[in-house]
Amino acid sequence: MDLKDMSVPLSFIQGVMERMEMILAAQAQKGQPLTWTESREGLLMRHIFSRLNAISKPNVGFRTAFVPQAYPPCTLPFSALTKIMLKDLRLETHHKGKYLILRCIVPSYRLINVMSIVEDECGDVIMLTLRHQDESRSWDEILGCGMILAVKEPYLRRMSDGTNGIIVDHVSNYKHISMKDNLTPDRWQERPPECYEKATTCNITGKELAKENMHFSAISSSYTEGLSRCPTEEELCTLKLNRSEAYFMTDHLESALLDIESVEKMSKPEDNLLLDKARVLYEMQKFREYCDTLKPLAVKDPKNEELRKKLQRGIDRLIEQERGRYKFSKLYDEVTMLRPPVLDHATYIGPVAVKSADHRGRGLFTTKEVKAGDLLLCEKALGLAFVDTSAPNYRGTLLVNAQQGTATIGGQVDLLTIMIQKLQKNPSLIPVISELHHGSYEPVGVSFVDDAPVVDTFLIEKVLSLNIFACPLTTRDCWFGSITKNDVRINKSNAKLGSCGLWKVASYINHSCNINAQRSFIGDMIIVRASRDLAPDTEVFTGYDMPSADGYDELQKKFQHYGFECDCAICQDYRDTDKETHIKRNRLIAAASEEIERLTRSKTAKAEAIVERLAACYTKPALEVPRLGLWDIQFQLAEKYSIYFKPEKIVEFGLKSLESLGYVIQGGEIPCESVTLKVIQWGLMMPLVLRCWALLSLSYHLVAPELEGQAKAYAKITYRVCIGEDETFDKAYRELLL
Ligand SMILES: C[S@@+](CC[C@H](N)C(=O)[O-])C[C@H]1O[C@@H](n2cnc3c(N)ncnc32)[C@H](O)[C@@H]1O
Repeated sequence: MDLKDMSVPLSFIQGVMERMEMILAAQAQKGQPLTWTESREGLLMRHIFSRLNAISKPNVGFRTAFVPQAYPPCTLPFSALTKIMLKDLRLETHHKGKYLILRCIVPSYRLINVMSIVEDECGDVIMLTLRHQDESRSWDEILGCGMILAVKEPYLRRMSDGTNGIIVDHVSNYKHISMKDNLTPDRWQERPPECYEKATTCNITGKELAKENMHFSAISSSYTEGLSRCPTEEELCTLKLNRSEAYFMTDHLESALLDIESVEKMSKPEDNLLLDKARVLYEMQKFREYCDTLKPLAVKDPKNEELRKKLQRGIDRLIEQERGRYKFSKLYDEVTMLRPPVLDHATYIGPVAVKSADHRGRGLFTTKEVKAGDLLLCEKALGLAFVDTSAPNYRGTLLVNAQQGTATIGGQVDLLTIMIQKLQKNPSLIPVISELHHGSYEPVGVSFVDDAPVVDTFLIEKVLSLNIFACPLTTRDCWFGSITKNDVRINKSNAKLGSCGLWKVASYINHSCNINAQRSFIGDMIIVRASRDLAPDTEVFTGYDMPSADGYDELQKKFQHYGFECDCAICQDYRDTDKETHIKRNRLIAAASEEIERLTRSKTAKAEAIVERLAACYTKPALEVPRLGLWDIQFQLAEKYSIYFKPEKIVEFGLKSLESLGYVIQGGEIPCESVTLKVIQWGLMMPLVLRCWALLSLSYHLVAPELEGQAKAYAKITYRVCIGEDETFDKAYRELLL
């Protein structure tokens, strides 16, 4: 949210319009047989030039890709599909129930997607494009020369350069096959079976490949191959442990654990095996099992300092996970060092649970009473796309939807590939993602076929578009500078090109303009805190976008993408208020702003009178409906009085502005009748509320010193709500007061 719709009009992106028109025009040729307008040599030559270009200019301009209309991944096994040849293909057609066997005949290259030229058994050739491939995997490991692939339900498309090609949108719609695979045509099975290497030889080859960082090849063409060649028990253990290491290196954590556990069951596990197991468990964030695995080793070897540190690391994570206790300064330290800022911390899900939320679908609800500032959750992202536009090798990605005439830029595009890869490697996450809100998209409902996970690109795309959050590197740095400079909205709009992430539990939080919780970020951790005192079983709401006094229609437009219209008290009141009152309010807001700008030390009456008239335009109690236009103006006045050093006036308008946001505050007026300042009820949280409390505290220092500390304590709670933590409050507070 904040960014959800990162669509940009296409008209200003040079060259894209023509390519898009070409793609749309090709729709008219749907169903026509594939014809070759270019010789094999011509196609190869063009590919080689494009490859050279991709190698020599890897970081120039935007990378552009065109997305097709959604279609489901194949859910049938190869045994239920019919083999076809390239000449059987039809243009712009999804060949359901069919598969192709293709061999890569040139080295591949990558722009956004990995591309190469492939041939079929008849020797016909075509461009093959694999979307959403692992960025960390070398081109040659994905589409190396000589590799054989089986492509399920191929889609033949007109490419944006006017040629025809096969694009594989779903990573589960293809697989590499070995030369001895039953699917491999006889004529491509060059080596007779007796020449096949023994299990030990496969193991040696695997280790050599792993040394060259070719872990994917080591897994599939060596270790897995070796396991199929009647290994002895010892060879089997070695192959599995080596494969587990390669799985670990490539983030296939579930497979890495399975291999280790299968060896563990065979004999009394050695310490090294348990250490490897613990390492995988840690990465899987299974911290209880991690500690349980390491504890016996630490007991056996109490002087082993390294082991003690490892165990302590797990205990620290458990304290975070189970008690929600974080050393936030450590999180900030890591953020400065790690790129992407994926932090070494655990998820805490506090007193909240997912429940039905009427017309809003599901929502997140409190499970017990919480106070303003309390931690509801601190969650690690399932996936984070970190975009650093200032990095020297920054290269934007543009995903063009020709049908809708829009393009998506930035993190959201990268996140799609990150999530697809994550699910393919760790399939137990597939149901977690499929359960997230996906609007009217119909998932295929099949999780595995041919022993491989079914990963639906278009489902994930939909889930991301409805659930991701834009995230600054840290909210403290992003917002805090803004709060002191009083230009909050400028920074927020910059999020458009930026980083974003997907969080499992936070995704269930529905929107309200009248929020009762606030989210913030440190690296890939989202922190959600209550911004009001909440009774048990209260639905938690954050704002997908910030409401403003006059932005009602624009705000509702932003929600169209999510398929709802906000019916919170603020929006309802906006709709119920007659046009004349809106016009009057806007006129008075403009007049008050102007007058406050002109205000001098001695000439204050006119501005105050306008603010008074503005206040009279609101009839519903601020407790029920926060008065956004009025709060802004009253706060501006308090700020102006701070320039003229009028503490009584700052207090008067500071308190009034908070009341306009629905705060009920007892005992803060000047002259002071009580030594206690108490927030009886918290109102709408806005970032500038923090500055308001700081101004109040500063003013009390001069006119009611006994209230200074109490106002500062409320500033601290506000800081905790908005920034996510209060460890850095004291330093920030000093800056706030400057
Ligand atoms: C991030 S999801 C929130 C969780 C979602 N309600 C669910 O059932 O999984 C966003 C979707 O929730 C729904 N939603 C969020 N806030 C809403 C609101 N104030 N009114 C109606 N629907 C809302 C919309 O369908 C929106 O696309």
